[in-house]
Amino acid sequence: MLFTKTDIPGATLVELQKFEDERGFFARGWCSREFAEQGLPDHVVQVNISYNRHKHTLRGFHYQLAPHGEDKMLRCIRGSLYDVLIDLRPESPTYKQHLTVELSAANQRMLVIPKGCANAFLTIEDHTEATYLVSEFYAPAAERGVRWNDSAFAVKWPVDEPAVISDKDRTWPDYAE
Ligand SMILES: Cc1cn([C@H]2C[C@H](O)[C@@H](COP(=O)(O)OP(=O)(O)O[C@H]3O[C@@H](C)C(=O)[C@@H](O)[C@H]3O)O2)c(=O)[nH]c1=O
Repeated sequence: MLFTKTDIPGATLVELQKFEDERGFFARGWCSREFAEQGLPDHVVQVNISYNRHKHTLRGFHYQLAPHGEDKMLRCIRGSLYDVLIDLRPESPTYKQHLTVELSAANQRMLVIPKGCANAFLTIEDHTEATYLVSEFYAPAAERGVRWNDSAFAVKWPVDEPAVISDKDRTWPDYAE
């Protein structure tokens, strides 16, 4: 795997290292040993699948409070999506900053989303599917969200309005520090 750090501590792009031959290729999608060597999450308890019927479906922003904070390792396996990660760790030098990355079945990239960061994505094709590894179990009582268009973060999305969004995600309150 090929690791590229971003400006947000711990947020990392992971690309496949392909062993190609006439059959196609082989690549590791995730490896606890390689991740540990990079100081990245090496523990997974859940693998989630997110299928999105329509282009411009928006999910998020979501995160879980400590001690249920989740490291997530997200990959798009069908179609494409525009992912946004917000750093919500007050002790981080990039607190309240965000990064955007396009993940697609074509580019096969994985984004590592460290615990304490909120994540959201907008699909940019119909029938987009993502899969992500998670380091902690789902804990609905610890789940929090940030509204996709909260002015505290000034995220520039590729569309003015999502085509599909849950009521939960449409109505998260303004972010309070
Ligand atoms: C996330 C999750 C949801 N659920 C259930 C709760 C609910 O009934 C149904 C749908 O949940 P949601 O609407 O919260 O699903 P969704 O909006 O897809 O939530 C996801 O959004 C992206 C952006 C993330 O970063 C993920 O960590 C996760 O929070 O699935 C689980 O059982 N386990 C889980 O781990």
